[in-house]
Order: sequence, then structure tokens, then C-alpha cells
Amino acid sequence: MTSIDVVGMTKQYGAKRALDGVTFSVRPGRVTGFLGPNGAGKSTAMRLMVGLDRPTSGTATIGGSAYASLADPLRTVGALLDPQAALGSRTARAHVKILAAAGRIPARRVEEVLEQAGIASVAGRRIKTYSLGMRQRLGIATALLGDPEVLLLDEPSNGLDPEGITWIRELMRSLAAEGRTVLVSSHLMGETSAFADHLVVLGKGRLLADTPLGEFVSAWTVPRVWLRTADAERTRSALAAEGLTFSGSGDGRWTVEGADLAGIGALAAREGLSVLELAAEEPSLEDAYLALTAGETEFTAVAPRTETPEASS
Ligand SMILES: Nc1ncnc2c1ncn2[C@@H]1O[C@H](COP(=O)(O)OP(=O)(O)OP(=O)(O)O)[C@@H](O)[C@H]1O
Repeated sequence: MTSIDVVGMTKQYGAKRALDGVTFSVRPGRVTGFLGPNGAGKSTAMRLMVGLDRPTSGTATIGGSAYASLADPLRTVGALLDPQAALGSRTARAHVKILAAAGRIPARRVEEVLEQAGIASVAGRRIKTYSLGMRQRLGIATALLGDPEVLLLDEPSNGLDPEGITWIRELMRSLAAEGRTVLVSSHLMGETSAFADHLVVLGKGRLLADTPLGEFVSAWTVPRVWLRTADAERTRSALAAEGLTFSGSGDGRWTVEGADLAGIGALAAREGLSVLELAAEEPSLEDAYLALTAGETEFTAVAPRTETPEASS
């Protein structure tokens, strides 16, 4: 069982501090989602884990060793970091064969991973003819080549079609179920909540969260209940008398903040309200993530300025 341990990791690029004393561990047997706004430092952290760059200070170890000291790196760690990196004039099969030979990996693995990634039938084509999604599948095939215990996947769903997204989700779940250590960065919150057990969140190079998915969502969202009854006004008075925070959409449906279904159901029964709709909102990872990272985004779009006659004169 091989963990990744990042301890006090700082990476300075000139005046830019991409990582600022980050410490976390990625454990085997689960999928860890690696989240953070653009420029938060996720790719930098992954590059440091596989020795593609040197930290300014701190360490990243895999099973207790720095990547450079691993006896058999390709069999220990598989990484998808830059799907554009493969040489375009080679065929996909030749590319994977060269990697296998370099890593002393049995040739039979080449066809296995091409099959597994769903590109065996197009593996004779030059990589430069590949779409983004096909390159992504090729990158995943090469990450799997050494049957590694640890997988680092930087935005693996990027460019994949819906079938591909389902495939990568199931692949990550099965790799974790086999006891492997799987770290996956993504900007797709719906996707991440479908595959991750645990989350590590960075913001501006610092660690913002390192927590199980369910705990993360409940810590950063407020439960909400929707209630619609036959008498909107009496409902409003009852909610107000209870001291609850609520808002109405104008169609007689009230949204009650920080409430649970049982409590609101009991209130409606007590008040003799005829309930037409009573439901709890499923808190989403997206809401939790946006609540946590508000103020942590380096790049934010501003609404286009509308010129008023005063402003333009
Ligand atoms: N080689 C480099 N030279 C200079 N600055 C860099 C370099 N690599 C990354 N940075 C900077 O470090 C910061 C972190 O970048 P990084 O790519 O790790 O973020 P990220 O979380 O992966 O972002 P994204 O979600 O946009 O991929 C950014 O401000 C980036 O511009």
C-alpha cells in the first residue's frame, strides 16, 4: 500500500509562489479529488510529486521515497500530466511500445492498455491525427502501462465524450477498489462528486481542505427545505413565528434555510397546513466548493461595462 506524502511543499517561480508550505497525504484504496481554482497549484504539486520539477522547500514522497529514488518508477507511479506531450509523428502503438521498452515492461502490456483505454483499433494512426479525447485516452493508457500502485491524473475527463467520462469514472473507482492510490484533479464538480471519496483543495498555493467528500459538502453548505402549501400567507406567518430564515419564489413555494424535512413536516402538521410539496435540497459539491473558494480565485471575470450617457460623455 503506497501513499503520497507532501510535507511543507513550497514552490517559487520568480516572484510567483505557486505552492506555499502545503502538507497533505493521499491514501491508497480511495479516489482523492484534487480541486482548486485556476492557478491554485494543483499541476505544480503533481509535477513535483513525479520529480518533473524541484520544490523550493519541502518534500513529496511516494511510499516513503522521492520519485527519483524509486527502484521501478513506471511500475510504482502512472501519471497523466500533459496529454499533448506525446510525439505527434509516431503512431500511438509505437509511442506506448517505446515507453514499455524504456521501462522494461513486458510487450504484452502494450496491447492490454490500448484495449483498456479503448484506442486499440486506432493505435496504428499517428498521434497528430488524434482528437483531444483520443490523446487523453492515450495518456491514460500510458499511465496504466506499468500496472502502477499510484495514479496521478491531471484533468483526465478533459475532452472526453459522455461515454468516455463514464469510462474514466468507473476506471478510477475500480483502481481504488483494487487498493491503489488515485489522485485526480478536476474542475468538474458534478464529475468529482461521482468518483471521489476524499478531497484535497488548494487555493492560491495553500491547503484549504483535506477531508472526506461527504464531510466537505455538509461543512460548506446549508441544508434547505422547500415547502409549498395551500395557504402561502399562513405558511409565511408560521415560518416567521418559528424564527426560521426563509425566502419565497412568489409561486407559494418557500425555501427554508438550515432546516430539515422532519422539522418542517412537524411544523406544517402542527399548524394544520395542507402540504402540496415538501422536499429537501440535495447539497452539492459545487455549492460547497464555491463557498470555500470564494475569495481564493486569482482569475475572475468582470461583467462588461455598460456605457451610460453620463459615463461616455
Ligand atoms: N513554469 C512556471 N513558471 C512560472 N510560473 C508558473 C510555472 N508553472 C506554474 N506557474 C504558476 O504557478 C501557479 C500555479 O499554477 P498551476 O498550473 O500549478 O495551477 P493549477 O491549480 O494546476 O491551475 P489550473 O486549474 O488552471 O490548471 C500559477 O500562477 C502559474 O502561473
